[in-house]
Amino acid sequence: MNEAEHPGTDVEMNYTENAYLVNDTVTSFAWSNLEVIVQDRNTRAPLAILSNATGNVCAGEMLAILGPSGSGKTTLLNALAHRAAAANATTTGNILVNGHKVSLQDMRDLSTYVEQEDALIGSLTVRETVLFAAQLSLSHTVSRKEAFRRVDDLIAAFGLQAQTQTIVGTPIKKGLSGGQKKRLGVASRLVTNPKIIFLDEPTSGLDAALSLEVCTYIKEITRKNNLITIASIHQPSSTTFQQFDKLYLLSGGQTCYFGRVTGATSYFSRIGYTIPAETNSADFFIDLINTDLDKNGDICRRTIHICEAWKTSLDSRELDTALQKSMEGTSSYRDLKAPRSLSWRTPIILVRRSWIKSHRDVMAYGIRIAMYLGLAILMGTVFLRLKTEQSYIQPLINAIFFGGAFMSFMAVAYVPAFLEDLNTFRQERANGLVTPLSFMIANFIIGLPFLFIISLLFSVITYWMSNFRPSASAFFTWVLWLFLDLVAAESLVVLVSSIFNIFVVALATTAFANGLWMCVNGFLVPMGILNPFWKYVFHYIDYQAYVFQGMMVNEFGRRKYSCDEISDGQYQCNYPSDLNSIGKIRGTDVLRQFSIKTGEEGTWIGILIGIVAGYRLLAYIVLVLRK
Ligand SMILES: Nc1ncnc2c1ncn2[C@@H]1O[C@H](COP(=O)(O)OP(=O)(O)OP(=O)(O)O)[C@@H](O)[C@H]1O
Repeated sequence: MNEAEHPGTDVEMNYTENAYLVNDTVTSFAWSNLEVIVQDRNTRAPLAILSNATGNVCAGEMLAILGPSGSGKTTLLNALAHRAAAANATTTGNILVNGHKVSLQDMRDLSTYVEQEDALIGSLTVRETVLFAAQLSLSHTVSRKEAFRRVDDLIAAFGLQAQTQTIVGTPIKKGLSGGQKKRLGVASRLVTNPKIIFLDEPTSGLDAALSLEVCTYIKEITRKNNLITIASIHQPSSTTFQQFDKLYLLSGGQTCYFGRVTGATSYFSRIGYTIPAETNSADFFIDLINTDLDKNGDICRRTIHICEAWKTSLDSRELDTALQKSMEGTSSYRDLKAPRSLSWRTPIILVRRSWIKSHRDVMAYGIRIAMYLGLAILMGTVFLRLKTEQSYIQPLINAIFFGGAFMSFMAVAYVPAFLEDLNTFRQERANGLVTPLSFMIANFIIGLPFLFIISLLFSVITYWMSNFRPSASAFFTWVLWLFLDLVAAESLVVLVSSIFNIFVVALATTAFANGLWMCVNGFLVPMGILNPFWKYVFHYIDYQAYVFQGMMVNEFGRRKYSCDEISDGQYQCNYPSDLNSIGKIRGTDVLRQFSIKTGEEGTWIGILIGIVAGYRLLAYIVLVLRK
């Protein structure tokens, strides 16, 4: 058995090395009269989903927020962490650290929040995960040596030494177990040495043994480092429940009990609900107040009684007194503010992290490269060895359209990878580690080499197989257009997915937008006859239009094509040209049919760069507005 299977011993073993984690300044965290009001989904009237919540946790203690599904556990946890408690919610009440009211920024500096669905990156190893968390969060004043020491200490403290070089796990390659992932999620958040840890259902998806293992680690770290841990928890086993010091029992947003876990059984006995022998106390409390199971109104009446009993109880009054005492506290928490990482370094760190992800995660990039290579072979073999004869002019134009428009259409394959990155960003942003600007810069930079490689690979295969204008400069000009095309298409994905975070919606919207750009890019209906609405509203902002025009000029700007010879010296030419009499068609005469001018490539490149910048800027604004 490895150390991961001996939670207690492992934490014991490493405790002395975790001195930086020790909290010696935040002595208490308290809240009083917290209320969260939302607009009712059905009636639109104000609805309190959390009422009069009051409680306190001292350094070294671990609090469990327990209640049936929908009782308000996440709402309370979010409100305590100074996060949006629910959609469009108004939160009122006091949140105090050492008796002082705290602001959002102070809470960010003092605490960390581990979400239920942790945003671990599957292709990173355990050590890389904690290391990147350290780099993103630690100030440059923390030396590299110290940062590495913290990383290794945390990995050891959470019993993950044996897995240091193991990847978290991707759909293709298995990595850590569920319990190890949860421990890693918490460990990577502790690198900033927070004083208060919020955990949203840390045991969700784990069986009883793994839940106990995770809670044991967290408990030990909380106790030995004098931290404050607050976790919402769902159906804990008896042993897991006993890891907690305090219990906040909720039903319908109302407090049913707050106090020591060890005192809960006797409290409920006193108000008339004695726990039967050999019953899991957590299950017993939840069953008492779970109105979902109510058939005849008994549980509802009982819950009302329990909530009322709490309001008038001695324990509740004692809590108020304790809270008053805590508000008289004099020690300040302000001097704790940990300096954070410099923002200009953040994009570089994110790029490095994405780089590891991109070359390790087959799902993120490998599959897309394979798809583009498949498309290249498809196109190269369908449009095989086209000739400079007039009957090949239309297939050449079709190949140009396919090369540009269809390639950008396939950028929809980037939607899942971007949404995954967006989820990681959302959580890291909420913990104050990453800003929209650094995320956007890093996302743009990391995409460029990848898109260039795709453009090059695709072109190497198709350009020569299809026999486009054979010159090195024409080849690289084609690569440039394809590259700009893909950068614009990926920027569109970034914008649409930032607006619509739901996979199917983002996918459908991007596909629709690209379908629209295909229709108005000047190939299906030449610009000269495209109806004014589509032309003036959409054509000029269509990135595919400039790519199509650029590729057309690249092929037809300097090439001549032969007409069909019907008899000796007599030619039949499909495109009017001053060279028809000698059986030739100038490429520029083909361009004229599509109302495409030559010599404007520089302007088109400028417009394309402008469109890319526009998409990225809009995506950035969306992220800034979406707090
Ligand atoms: N706009 C709204 N209108 C009506 N009810 C709402 C609204 N917003 C939130 N709620 C309700 O508030 C309650 C609290 O939700 P919350 O997510 O905090 O519960 P929970 O105890 O964490 O649930 P779970 O264990 O299922 O995650 C839920 O019953 C939810 O339906």
